[in-house]
Amino acid sequence: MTSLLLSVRNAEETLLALQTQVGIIDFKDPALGALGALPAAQVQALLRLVAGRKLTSATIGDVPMTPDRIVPSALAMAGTGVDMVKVGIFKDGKPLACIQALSGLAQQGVSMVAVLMADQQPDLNQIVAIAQAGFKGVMLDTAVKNRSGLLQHLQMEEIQHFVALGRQYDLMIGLAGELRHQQVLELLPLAPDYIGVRGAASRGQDRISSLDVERIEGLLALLQ
Ligand SMILES: O=C[C@H](O)COP(=O)(O)O
Repeated sequence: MTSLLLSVRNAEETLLALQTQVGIIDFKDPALGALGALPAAQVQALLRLVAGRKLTSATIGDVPMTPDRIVPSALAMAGTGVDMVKVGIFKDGKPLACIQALSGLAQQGVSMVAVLMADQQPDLNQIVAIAQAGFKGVMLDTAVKNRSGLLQHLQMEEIQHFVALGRQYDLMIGLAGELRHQQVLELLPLAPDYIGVRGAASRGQDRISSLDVERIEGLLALLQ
């Protein structure tokens, strides 16, 4: 069954998420870009609130694609004890070298999710390297949040191919990128492990606004 990943940014939103059936609480600061990171100390404090009651993830931020920047950032976030560290794989820089460099963390037991950017013509061949490096999962999201979401950037066939490749390599699969109800309904037949949202769960569908419990419940109802 497909679950919901919900991006939260503070204690109030974490407590709200805990009262719902969301599958993954994702720590992120939506005001700081697509993968805006919360400080590790804040993630630690929020993890104490969750106390193991939900699966958690946290993004390392929009970090430049060089191993000397990416690896320490992922290590620092892993140190919070979060279940999964989300690493954005952006087009510029050395994405492949970063993926390969992160294999060392995977070997140390860090669970990582590689986030490919649908609006940066993602190279789906990177999924092989992501699997070989020992990542737990792979997801699609959008780097620029301007109300043109996943389905505006990739054809359904390409997303289907992404899901099939992820499955082939035994990766946990997530789909996100300014998804609204209609797009969630269109993507559900692909049976991703989770759908990730922030904007669709926020007041006025504005990802910078606070979360709206009715919108969250509405999204959860789609996944039943
Ligand atoms: O990880 C998922 C994202 O937070 C999705 O955000 P969005 O729905 O505003 O694109």
